[in-house]
Amino acid sequence: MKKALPLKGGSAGSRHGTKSPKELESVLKQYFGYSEFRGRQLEAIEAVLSGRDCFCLMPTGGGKSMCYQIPALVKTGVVLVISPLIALMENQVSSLKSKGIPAEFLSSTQTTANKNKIHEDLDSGRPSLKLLYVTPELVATSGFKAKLTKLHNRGLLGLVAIDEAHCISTWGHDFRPSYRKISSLRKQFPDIPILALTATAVPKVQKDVISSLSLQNPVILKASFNRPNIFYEVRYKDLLDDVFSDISNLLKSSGNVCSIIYCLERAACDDLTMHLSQQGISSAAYHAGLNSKVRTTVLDDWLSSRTQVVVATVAFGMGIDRHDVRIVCHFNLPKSMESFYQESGRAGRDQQPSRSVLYYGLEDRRRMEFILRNSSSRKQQPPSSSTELSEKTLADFSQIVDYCESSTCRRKKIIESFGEKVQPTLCQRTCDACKHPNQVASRLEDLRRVPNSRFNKISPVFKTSSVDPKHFDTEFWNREDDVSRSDEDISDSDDEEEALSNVAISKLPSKGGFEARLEALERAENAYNQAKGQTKPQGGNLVDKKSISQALRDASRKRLSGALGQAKLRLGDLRFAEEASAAHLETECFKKYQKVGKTFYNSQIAATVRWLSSSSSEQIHDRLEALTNQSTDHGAAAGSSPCIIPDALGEAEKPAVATVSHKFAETEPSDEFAKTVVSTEHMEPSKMSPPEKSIGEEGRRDRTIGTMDLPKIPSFREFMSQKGRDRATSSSRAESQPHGVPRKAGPVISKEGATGTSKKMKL
Ligand SMILES: Nc1ncnc2c1ncn2[C@@H]1O[C@H](COP(=O)(O)OP(=O)(O)OP(=O)(O)O)[C@@H](O)[C@H]1O
Ligand SMILES: [Mg+2]
Repeated sequence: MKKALPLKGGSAGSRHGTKSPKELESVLKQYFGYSEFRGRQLEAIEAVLSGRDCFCLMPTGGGKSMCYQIPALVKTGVVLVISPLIALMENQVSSLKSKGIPAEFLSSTQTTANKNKIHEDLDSGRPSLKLLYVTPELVATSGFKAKLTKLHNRGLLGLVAIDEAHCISTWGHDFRPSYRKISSLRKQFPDIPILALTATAVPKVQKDVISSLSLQNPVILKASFNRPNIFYEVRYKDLLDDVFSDISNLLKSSGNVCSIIYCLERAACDDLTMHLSQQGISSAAYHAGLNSKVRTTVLDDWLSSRTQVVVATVAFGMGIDRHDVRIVCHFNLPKSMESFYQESGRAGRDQQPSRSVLYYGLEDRRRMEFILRNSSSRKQQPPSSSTELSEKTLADFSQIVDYCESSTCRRKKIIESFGEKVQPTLCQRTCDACKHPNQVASRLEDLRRVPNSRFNKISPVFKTSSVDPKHFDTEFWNREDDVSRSDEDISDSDDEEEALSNVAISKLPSKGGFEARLEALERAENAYNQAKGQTKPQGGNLVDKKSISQALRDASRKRLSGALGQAKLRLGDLRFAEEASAAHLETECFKKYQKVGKTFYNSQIAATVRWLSSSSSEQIHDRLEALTNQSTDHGAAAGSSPCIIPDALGEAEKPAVATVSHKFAETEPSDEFAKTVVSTEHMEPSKMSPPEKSIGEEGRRDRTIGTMDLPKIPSFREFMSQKGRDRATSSSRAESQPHGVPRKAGPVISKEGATGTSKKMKL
């Protein structure tokens, strides 16, 4: 761990941190490169440096983190930052470290070795750490409280900062019981200032946060909620011919800028990503149905501009600090103005002109209302009664509906919803309602005329999604399900798979060694698989709704084939049959996920496409070669043919015709698939026969699978063993082939903590 941070200009951190604004500004410049403080940053910093409690309300992207980061640099001791998400902590810590500021986080994803180092540093006479990020769950544990007391007794606890403080409130949408226990810190450390920070707190929540934390005569700082650089717009799905095309046109006409599209459901993320990719827009899906490795890759690619558009559920966003997001789209109606403000606020953190486009659909509205009613009555949220909660939830929802269905200034609607007064001249035509009032009014008229019958139909928007709100795959609710988790079982994702992993991990034998842990994880995986298999609706038809249609399979094969073609173009030195290989990759996904449904299937297809877009020719070649070998092992009787066209073979040995014979027992053959032949570009025309001759009409209907199965995706045990072997030998890529195989998106227990590696998000 690094030694204490030497402040340039010879000034060591002082006990009370008394610094003039100029001195504070020079620290800002020195470490962050900014020449002046923004908004109410300086006031917040001065308040806590003078020992006062402070409640700081600043807009999204307003620079709240600086309010505790600067004090950490000028005060003696450690600043404790309580933060709701591990992803958020990791993100900030790695960003601080890159600036040479000693910061760490403690969470279940940290390795034991790292945790020990941090504890050693805290126990030392002069900790080198300046900022320590923790979850509220950890703060609530007696062990950690004792650690803080020791630190405090030695005069080394400088400040307690509570980020996303609205989570403390019973009214906050991210309610977690441990958040409320943070209030004990005020009693425990009466002389240490507490700084509560949030971007979204209506007056009632503000009061609740201040009283829950027992802030003493706090300095209350409120900056305006206005985000002047964001242009707000609503588009009406029911008036559009094709929403997907509208989004792709919007993105194309904006010049393929960095964007986020929020969807309610995972399947919609996958479908929309597929559409955008087909339109040549660099995009990737991000949701909790993807394993954490895939998500990290998607995030890394997006943060480093390799991917421009992320199509995500709400699992994506909090704490992600990409400055130049130019467009945030909502493909579905958010559940409240608060959620909308947070999500749309991820645009334009660099203060440059940006856009928020919300796609409003009457079907979305009807469905969300239904979900909210259901959810409120299902939840058992202490201490409010469910009726109270339900009314609040529905009132919040009606605000966002009003935002969409009204022709008055959007900006005004947003700001007023947070209890802030708005000057009539504020907007200056920076929303569609102010810029094109007649157009908006006439669209709303048209919307009112949309025939009722259409409301009851499944809108085109949902054509590929499940329609039963009780079962659809969204991360919408699961944040609240965090309530049931214990201690540090907080992950950056909300998905049920990881929740299960977390449960599994929390119950792992702590001293049982690798094998015991592995067995426990395998048991959890099996239990998960069984549970998934039994997830039949009571009297419902979930299976139908989740089933994978032939059309979807055809589209997936096309998509894989396209990805293989792209890989060929990218790498240049690949020899394989796109169509045949695509068919096998698709079959593998189908076989694996047909029972659990199309969300997993879609995710796996998406994961495979991503794997193809990032793998080396060696990895792709190895995998396809294994496939070829397997088919050869099964013999020619099955009529299968290799997907790889081996370079090493002489011309005579190259297959003259690349036929593929499969049987999709459960499916009708598609026309596309009927044309499945090995890419002909490496063959002499004279040696080729038209596909009809080799496959024929009958042949097209009699394709057998099984003879050319892909190499098995490793089981969890195999995966872990391989990982262990890899670590031990640090050997070549060839040995680590199973890693090249995209991991399955569902049941694999992917919590990195179990393997001793921490998840990293790079900026
Ligand atoms: N004084 C400043 N001048 C210029 N940029 C700043 C300043 N202070 C902070 N920033 C930058 O603004 C961006 C947003 O900061 P930060 O993440 O702290 O915002 P936030 O208020 O916490 O937003 P959110 O509510 O989304 O978490 C960061 O990239 C940060 O480096
Ligand atoms: Mg923040």
